[in-house]
Amino acid sequence: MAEAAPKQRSPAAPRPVRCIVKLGALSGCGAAITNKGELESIDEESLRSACAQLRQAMSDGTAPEKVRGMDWSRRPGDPADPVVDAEGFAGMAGLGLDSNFVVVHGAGSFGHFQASRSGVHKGGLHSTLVKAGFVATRISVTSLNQEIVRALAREGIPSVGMSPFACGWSTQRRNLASANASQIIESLHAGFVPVLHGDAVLDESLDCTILSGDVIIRHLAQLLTPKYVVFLTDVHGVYDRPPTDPNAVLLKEIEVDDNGGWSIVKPALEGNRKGVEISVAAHDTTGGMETKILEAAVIARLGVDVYITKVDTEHSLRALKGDVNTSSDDWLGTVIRAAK
Ligand SMILES: Nc1ncnc2c1ncn2[C@@H]1O[C@H](COP(=O)(O)OP(=O)(O)OP(=O)(O)O)[C@@H](O)[C@H]1O
Ligand SMILES: C=C(C)CCOP(=O)(O)O
Repeated sequence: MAEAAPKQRSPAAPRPVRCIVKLGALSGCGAAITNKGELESIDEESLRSACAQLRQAMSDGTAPEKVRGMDWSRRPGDPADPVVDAEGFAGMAGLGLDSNFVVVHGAGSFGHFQASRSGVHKGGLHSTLVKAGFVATRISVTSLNQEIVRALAREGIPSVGMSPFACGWSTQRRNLASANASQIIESLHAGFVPVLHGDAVLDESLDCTILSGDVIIRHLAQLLTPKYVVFLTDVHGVYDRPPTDPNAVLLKEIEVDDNGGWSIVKPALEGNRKGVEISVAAHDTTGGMETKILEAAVIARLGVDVYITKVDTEHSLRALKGDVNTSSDDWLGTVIRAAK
């Protein structure tokens, strides 16, 4: 059945969004922003590096070298009040950042555990377990959202957290049914970087479900038509089979045709190796890499190039800058684009 178009009440975007980026949250090998297998554990170094790269990608060449942090709250255990560089900010003509980016993050070791243990993704709010799981999932993902907003703010990026559930987003049989983006667009217009996340939401048929960050990215791409979309994750891109297999081959370029069919352009694979085999972790409530590829294909059909690569590498910095050339071999990642 065709997906019903989400109801909109969205003003026109003021200027083109440069990039929508997904900060993949799950790390199997210490390279995404949360640690796999360790409940609610952030990989601080990867998160810091991802935020520093975002700042570099946004810099318009006039940004001061000294980063002026915007996280002025006190953390438990901090000995002193935070430093508020009020004079420094007052003396700046602007932030020196082309901050027309939207950041979306997944749940990683936050949220998926609570959702899968209680079955929030399958719906049924009459069950007290599902109701409790909905609450627990939202506590978990919104706390990760706050940590990511703070990490971006520490890099001087004017980030503001936005939760799909709190913005009234809902689904119909897991497809987006209502997704008003006016607050996101107005925030961009005001010079903020909206930071959204995969969330537990109400569903018109199932009562509730889990909305993946990958689906949010697709919806925002349809609405805002950014110059490019970047998915940062814990592997170098899409492989022809799960990357845990030592024979897995990185697919560097995938083309999507007008009917949504896709073909592997680079590398040229032999006869029976033309598909993609995907594994999804047992606790993953949103379909993992499979969902990412399906949503990326929809985005590519809009004429928007999609880059999937590993967080905290030289390749992620190039992707965030939109500086990817598939004809050179020194970029490691997958480009998904519309067939010419
Ligand atoms: N064929 C494949 N190619 C690439 N990755 C694959 C493949 N099959 C399975 N995977 C797994 O998919 C995972 C990445 O997808 P996933 O959706 O979990 O990432 P994420 O967006 O970083 O996480 P999250 O959605 O929690 O934020 C990798 O850890 C990888 O092992
Ligand atoms: C609340 C949850 C589990 C959000 C899931 O979002 P994703 O990790 O982007 O698929």
